[in-house]
Amino acid sequence: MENAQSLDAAVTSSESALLEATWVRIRDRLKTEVGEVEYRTWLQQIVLGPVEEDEIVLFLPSRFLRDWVRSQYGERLQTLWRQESKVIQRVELQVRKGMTPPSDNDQPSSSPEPEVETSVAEETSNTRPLATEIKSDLAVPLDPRFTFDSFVVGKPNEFAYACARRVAERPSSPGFNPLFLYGGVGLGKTHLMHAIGSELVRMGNVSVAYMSAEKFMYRFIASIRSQSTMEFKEQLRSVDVLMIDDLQFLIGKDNTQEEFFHTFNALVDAGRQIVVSADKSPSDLSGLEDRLRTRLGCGMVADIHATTFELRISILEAKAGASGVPVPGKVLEYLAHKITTNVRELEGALNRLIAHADLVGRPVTLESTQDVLKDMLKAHERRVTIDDIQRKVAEHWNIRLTDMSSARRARAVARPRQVAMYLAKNLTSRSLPEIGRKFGNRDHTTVMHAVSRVTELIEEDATFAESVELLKRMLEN
Ligand SMILES: Nc1ncnc2c1ncn2[C@@H]1O[C@H](COP(=O)(O)OP(=O)(O)OP(=O)(O)O)[C@@H](O)[C@H]1O
Repeated sequence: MENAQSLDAAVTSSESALLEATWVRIRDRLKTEVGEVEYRTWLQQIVLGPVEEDEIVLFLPSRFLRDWVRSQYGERLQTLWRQESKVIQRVELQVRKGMTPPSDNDQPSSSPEPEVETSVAEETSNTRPLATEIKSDLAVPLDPRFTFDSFVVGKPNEFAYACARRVAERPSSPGFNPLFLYGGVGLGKTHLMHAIGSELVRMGNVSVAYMSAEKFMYRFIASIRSQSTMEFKEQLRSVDVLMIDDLQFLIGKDNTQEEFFHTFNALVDAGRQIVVSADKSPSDLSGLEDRLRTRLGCGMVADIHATTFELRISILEAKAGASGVPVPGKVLEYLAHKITTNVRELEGALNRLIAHADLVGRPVTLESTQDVLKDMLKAHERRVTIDDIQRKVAEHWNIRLTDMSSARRARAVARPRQVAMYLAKNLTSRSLPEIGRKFGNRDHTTVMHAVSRVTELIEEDATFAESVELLKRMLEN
């Protein structure tokens, strides 16, 4: 029995040595691929975790880092593991609090270090430095890349940007406390919050704590478990600026909401600044307690709208410029047209192109873009319907929607109808007879005629061509 156990132990330790050796190779490859600085910022913190069947767990110290590594390097990590190991097929990234990342000499480690916590109370003592970003388990480190300088401003985000700047310059000014930033996924809320924090830290004199609402909840629960809620409250209430990201997470978590409400009141009453972000405005966050919603809406509420084509182009230009890899304008335009969901995805696509060009040593072209981003672009292909087309075209030429299928032949009605048929042929995968049926049961030859007539007119008449192009863009976006 003892022999069997020691044999098991020997097998396990040789397996783990093998794993660690594989991990060293993978990390070396990653370091070469992404460069020393990028590696140190994002990847050095990864710690090897357990293997379950064909899956390896990798730990990161925060949700923020985990999400970033997952979105930027997740696929690459998986590919490298598959290449370097016979067993591992999948990589799971998990957060493990309180771990110490491998040191500079890069010895991989899978053993957790005890949680070391610097309390805010300590930091607020006489020896507190002027500028303080709260570096304890209470808050998440600010991302040095998310600054005001690296935030590209355009119509959809200019108001939110101006408010954020204002709070960074003069925290706790009347009318700006709390600052409530809201908008869809990946549009720059977190970026602006980090920018506020970094700016305040740079200017000095204030202590700043940034964390997600999820982290707030887990810290609160942990404090209840360890009977240290008073300490938790004190820590939170001693900061000058508290920033809570993704507040919608608190919906349905009544006790945490209650705790947040009290913290919120204590801080605002003491003249401290609160910055909150969420995916909806306070009034639309149904599921949050009314009194909390009311207080959240009391300061400045600023939304970040969906990006426009122009903003997407500016962001891409800025990010491509910063990368140092030349990316042709045509490629940027193509990306800005195709990836309209959010900036995170846009950035991900551009990073992928740049990394690919760097690896294979060939310049970025439109062809390489289509090839490298094949899967991503496919997922973004908008399914335009014939109904969408008819509606947009009717609106554009100010005719009735019913005229798309009516028998009226007056040019003012017939021409837009032909354009709609042309767009239906070009933007959908519908057959000619199917299109004909959607336009008042017309024959497929009528659709064919419409397509060739519109094609001719595009050649002959620049103004007409512009209208059709505009409609096409609007429908594709
Ligand atoms: N205007 C902008 N200029 C430069 N980068 C931007 C801009 N908007 C967003 N980004 C970048 O897009 C990525 C996603 O932004 P961010 O994480 O701030 O979005 P979010 O609104 O907080 O999303 P979520 O709702 O998922 O939390 C980040 O890398 C950020 O730097």
